Amino acid sequence: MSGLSAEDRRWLDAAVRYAAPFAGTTADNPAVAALVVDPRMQALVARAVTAKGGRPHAEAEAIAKAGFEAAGCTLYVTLEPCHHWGRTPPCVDAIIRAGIMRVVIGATDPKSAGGSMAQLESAGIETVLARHAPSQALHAGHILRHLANRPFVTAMLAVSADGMIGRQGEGRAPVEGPARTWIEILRARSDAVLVGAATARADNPALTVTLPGLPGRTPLRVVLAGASGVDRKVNLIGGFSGYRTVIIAETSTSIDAPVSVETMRVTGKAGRPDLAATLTSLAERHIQNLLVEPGQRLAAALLEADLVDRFALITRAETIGADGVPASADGPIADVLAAAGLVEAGGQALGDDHLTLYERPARTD
Ligand SMILES: NC(=O)C1=CN([C@@H]2O[C@H](COP(=O)(O)OP(=O)(O)OC[C@H]3O[C@@H](n4cnc5c(N)ncnc54)[C@H](OP(=O)(O)O)[C@@H]3O)[C@@H](O)[C@H]2O)C=CC1
Ligand SMILES: Nc1c(N[C@@H]2O[C@H](COP(=O)(O)O)[C@@H](O)[C@H]2O)[nH]c(=O)[nH]c1=O
Ligand SMILES: [Zn+2]
Repeated sequence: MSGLSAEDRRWLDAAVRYAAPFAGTTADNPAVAALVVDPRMQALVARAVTAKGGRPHAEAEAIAKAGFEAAGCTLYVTLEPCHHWGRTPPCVDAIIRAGIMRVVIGATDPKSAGGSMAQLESAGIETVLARHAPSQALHAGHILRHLANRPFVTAMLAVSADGMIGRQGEGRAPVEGPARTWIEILRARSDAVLVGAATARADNPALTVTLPGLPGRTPLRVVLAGASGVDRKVNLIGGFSGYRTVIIAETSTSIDAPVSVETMRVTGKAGRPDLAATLTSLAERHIQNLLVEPGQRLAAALLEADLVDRFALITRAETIGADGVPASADGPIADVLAAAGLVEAGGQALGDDHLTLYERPARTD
């Protein structure tokens, strides 16, 4: 292994930017990007992302596109290449055969655990492990799924300027404009989106992605049932949208739903699924990135169980006032997030609204 140059860092940054929009399309595999670069010209020869559904892998595809031009090139790849025979041949073999001279890796893959780097080096290929934070963030879901048997969890909540998630008895106040677009992009890049049964009942959401250019990007929709089960009449359960819904219910809860809706059973207490067991069951279903759109109670329960990796708080310009439902029963939401160990990690204006991202200080890799 040797050092990382400024050019290396730029190529890895570019690889992450290229892969990011494909998140949500590659399960059960991570969305890896591979760039074949001519090091003398600093020119891109070929690039690829893991294909829809997870195969072919990015490296094999980029090398195939580069053809004979791959010889002597540097391969930038966001995740350590595989060296196992899975449902595709090992990418390490393709890299060695193509005559790649140098491989720069953004993040280690817990499934390979450095084994691929050793193989590349023993074939005489200079191999650099960058520990590149954007690559690690891109693959956090894949990494957590293999290290902790759960997906990366993003919780998203929209609050009014006075910290309310909606009006008593009226459900959530609608989010429109650029904030709505941002939420739909986040949904499209997730493998599943989850709401509590109470939210499914109160808001009757469809949880679809309606943005032009992103047809078919609605993720698996998940309803977390409580002791009173689910309401068959709501869009997510009884509506016909062509998109799939899964209900997660505690082992003994009675669920009344059409056969087109699958019910997954997990252990729990008092008719409520245990949240850690819920996440494990989703990881086993190949969910790497889970978006939760919680109400007050589910947000509190997830934070209490230490199961939120990233919290997206959209603060809207309007105020709701005295008949509002606060985001948290335990005081200002920013204080609750800080108490849960999440720190502010960035933000941006979304039209008249504002997005603040809170993250758990890095715990992967
Ligand atoms: N502004 C925003 O961004 C959003 C606002 N909302 C608003 O929030 C309100 C609903 O919030 P709230 O009533 O707090 O319900 P939530 O939807 O936050 O979550 C609670 C639901 O999940 C079920 N559940 C199952 N297992 C668990 C568990 N282990 N821990 C916690 N809950 C579990 C509960 O069942 P049980 O009933 O048995 O407890 C209940 O149905 C709605 O009015 C909606 O408009 C909702 C989403 C986003
Ligand atoms: N998507 C991706 C990789 N994903 C790795 O390969 C594993 C799946 O292998 P398989 O079942 O054969 O598809 C997956 O769990 C992850 O470790 N590897 C790569 O070299 N490049 C890729 O683009
Ligand atoms: Zn591979």
